[in-house]
Order: sequence, then C-alpha cells, then structure tokens
Amino acid sequence: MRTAYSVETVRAAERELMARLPEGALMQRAAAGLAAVCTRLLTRRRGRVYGARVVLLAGPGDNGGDALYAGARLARRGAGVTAVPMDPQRLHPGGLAALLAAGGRLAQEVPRRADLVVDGLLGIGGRGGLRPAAAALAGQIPPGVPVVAVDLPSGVDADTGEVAGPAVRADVTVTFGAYKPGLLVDPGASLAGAVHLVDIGLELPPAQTQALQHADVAALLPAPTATSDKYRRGVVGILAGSRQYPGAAVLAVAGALRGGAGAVRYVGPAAEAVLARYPETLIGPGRVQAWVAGPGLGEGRAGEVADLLAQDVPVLVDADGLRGLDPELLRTRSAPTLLTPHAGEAAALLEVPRESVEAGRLSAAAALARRYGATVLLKGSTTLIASGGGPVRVNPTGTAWLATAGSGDVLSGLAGSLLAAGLSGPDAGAVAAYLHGLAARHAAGSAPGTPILAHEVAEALPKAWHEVHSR
Ligand SMILES: NC(=O)C1=CN([C@@H]2O[C@H](COP(=O)(O)OP(=O)(O)OC[C@H]3O[C@@H](n4cnc5c(N)ncnc54)[C@H](OP(=O)(O)O)[C@@H]3O)[C@@H](O)[C@H]2O)[C@@H](O)CC1
Ligand SMILES: [K+]
Repeated sequence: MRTAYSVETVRAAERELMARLPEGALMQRAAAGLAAVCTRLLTRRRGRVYGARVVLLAGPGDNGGDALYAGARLARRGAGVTAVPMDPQRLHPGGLAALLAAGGRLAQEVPRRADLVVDGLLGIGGRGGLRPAAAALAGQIPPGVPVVAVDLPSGVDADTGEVAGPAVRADVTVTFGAYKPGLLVDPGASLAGAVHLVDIGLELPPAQTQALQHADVAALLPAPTATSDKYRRGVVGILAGSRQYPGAAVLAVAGALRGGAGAVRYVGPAAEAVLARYPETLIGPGRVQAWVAGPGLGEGRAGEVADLLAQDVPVLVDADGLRGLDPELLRTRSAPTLLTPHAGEAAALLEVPRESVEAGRLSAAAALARRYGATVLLKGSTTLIASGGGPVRVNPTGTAWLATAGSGDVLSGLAGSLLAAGLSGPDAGAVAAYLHGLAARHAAGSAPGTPILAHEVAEALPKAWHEVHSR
C-alpha cells in the first residue's frame, strides 16, 4: 500500500524529528537521496556522472536548498553543475555555499544544452500558480532533457494535485519522508513521472490517502472455498439498460460475471440482449446480496432505483441512476451505498460547475461522500474512492483509454459483484477500479497505448485477476 500525507502532517512530523537531530541533518538526508537518484539516471544514460551537464532550477526556499546541496554532491563527482536562481537575492545560503565550494556555478538563464535538469523551484511551500519568475524558468527547460523534480513538480499543489497555470513536467520525482497526495492524484500525478520515496526517518500517523498495490488487492479478492455455492458467494442484481441502451446492460452484466459473485441476476428491458451474450445470467426479480442500478436506464426510471435503495442490501448507483438522487434518503440507509459518478455527474450531484470538480477532485469526492452518506468512486484518469472518515483511495492503474463508451458500465457491474461477494463499499470500489485499470492494459495487449473497447476490458478481467495473484 502506498500512503500519502498532507503538507500539514508532513511538516508536523518534520518538526518533531528536527527537534531531535542536529541542524540541517534532514536536508542532508534529502539531498543525499536526491543526488543518488540523479547519479543513477546519469549513469544509466551516459555511463558516468563525470562530465555530465546538470542544471539546477533553484527556488528561494528549502526545496532550492535540497537541489543546491544535491548539486554540490554531483559537482564533487565531476559533473558540471549550473544553478539558475528564481530570485538571485533569495537562495538557500548553506546550499549555495556548498555548491560554489564544490565547483558549481550560477547563471541567469537556463543553459540550452544539459544532460539533466533538477527542478528545485518549489516544494511543499508552493502556493497557487507559479509566479512569473518561476514560470519563466520552468518554460526554459530544454525539450528532451530528463527532469528530476525535488519533492514534487513545481506548480503542483502538494495536498490536492491541482495545477493552476504552468507547471514542471518531470520524468522522475524524488519525494522526501512521505508521498504527498498531489503525487497520486491527477493532474499532479501525471506531471510527476516515476516517484522515488526517500526515507528521511519521519514518524507518521495513519494515512490520509492510500493507493492499493497488487498484494493489497489480492488479499481483498473473494476466493471460493470448498463449501461455497453460488448463493454463498453472493448474487448481484443488475438494474440497467433500456430499449435505447441495451448495450449498457450487457456490459454491466459482463463486468459482474467476472467480479467474483456466484451469480448475476438481471432486471430490465434488455433481457434478450443480455441472454444472447451471457446465457448464465438469471433473469427477473429475486433475492440478491447487492444491487447495481443505473447504467443505460435512460430517463424516467428514478422510481425503480428508489425501490432498490429502499432494500436493506448494498446498492451501487451509477450513470442515469444518479440523476436526482435525494441525499436525505441515502443518508438514512443502513446498508452501504456506493456512487460511481464521472466528473459531470459529480458536479450535478454537488450542484457545482464541472470545472470545479475537475480542478479539485479530492475535495469533490470527499464532499460527495459526506453529503450523500455514501462511498463515492469518482471516475477519471486517477479514479478516487472516498468514504466518510476513512482515507481516500487513489487508483494507480488507470489509463486515459478507459474514457471510452461503456467502460463505466463494466466497472459498475464489477464493483457490484464485489459488493455482493461481501467487500465493503471502499474495498469494492478500490478493488474494482484497480482490476478495471489493469484489465484495460491487458485489453490493449501487444499494442499498449491504443484504443480499447469496453467489452474487451470485461474480457481481460481474468488476466488482471490472475496478475494481482501472481506477483
Ligand atoms: N522541512 C524539512 O525538514 C525538510 C524540507 N525539505 C524540503 O523543503 C521543502 C519545503 O521548503 P520550504 O518550506 O522552504 O518551501 P519551498 O517549497 O521551498 O517554497 C517556499 C518558497 O517559495 C515561494 N513561493 C511559494 N509559492 C510560490 C509560487 N506559486 N511561485 C513562486 N514562488 C512561490 C515562497 O515565497 P514567499 O511566499 O515566501 O514570498 C518561499 O520563498 C520541501 O518541499 C523539501 O523539498 C527537505 O529538505 C526535507 C527536510
Ligand atoms: K520542485
């Protein structure tokens, strides 16, 4: 499990640790870790550090200090290190002295030829969009040169992943003490590249943001035992599809059949299409351990969704089912509710513009969870799973190609199946998003980065399932 912590928590842990250590010790740990990653990168690319041209973008705070001290270490190994300050009057004095003593130099402009750029403009002290001097330096990074960000890419909000205006795009981010949420959540996550965590000895409380990994998912997946039958493994009911959108029903059933429940029951006007594709589906009302309500329902079906919400079983509400949901009604439910909106649906549920959800995904997901008393899976390039009180889960396996028609229907069937198999709302949501993302990668097969179809994602779920168990 990867865990991430807010700036406030990281700062508190740093204060506590700094009080017990000699002055500057933490920054030296950070700089040593940063220099080690730069050394590995340079060695991989050019065989050695000696003679490499390294450019440091140095901000006015301790983030710049980390870069300057790391630059001094590289200069001592024979690299030609040039620091370009954001503000020449405000540079970390100790870091500057160390760099100059090691043979580094200062420049006013970013040199056009470089083997590596180190972004030490801003770290967790950055606020709002990059000011003009910082934006100008970020804009001068020569194309094609690898960029290592110090702690986080400058311009990314550490707590939320939000980016207001220009920001640095890093190939590698070396972060200190703990992941920050902005490294796991888009748009920040996609600017961070590969993230290396340097342990500087912080002692941290339970996590506020989590990202599952293979082993976490494997431990949560349902596994039939010798005594389980289809009813004990759970039956998931699917209320989906309409004459206009029969495909949504087929895709939700496809996701559900591969999600670990013992059986899938379909209710709605697309039974013929469902049976034609999946003859193993049970048709018509009956007992279930969880419901999925909403994919492809079309207009005027709110009453059917409300009837399911009145039952004392877990209910996942998606797509058309999300229209006009009553927060009061949801909050009084005793069984779990899982809502799976995309940004537009989340905006409607929160009665805010879509842009404000896109720009502040973490806070939107948490606000929805509070307002509706539900677990909320906010779909997007980094899907988030928020529930009242617990940590927010960030899905690390997503791919932009999942933004394709019907892919959400597969996801809701899959998550509903996991609910029926007994997983909690947050676990079902997080495991479903994880498998769904992995399956999309498998669906692309030998042509990664190419378009995929929703039914291919459903068909690739067994491979995703197998992959998490086999590592
Ligand atoms: N604490 C520790 O123990 C350790 C900390 N470590 C390192 O310290 C980093 C945090 O350092 P930090 O607190 O000095 O803040 P930092 O990110 O350098 O930026 C502050 C400066 O930026 C400026 N500024 C702000 N916003 C701006 C904007 N939008 N555009 C332009 N400028 C902006 C702001 O200006 P001001 O608002 O004061 O005018 C201020 O001068 C942390 O990320 C990690 O790398 C490690 O060494 C491990 C040990
Ligand atoms: K930085």
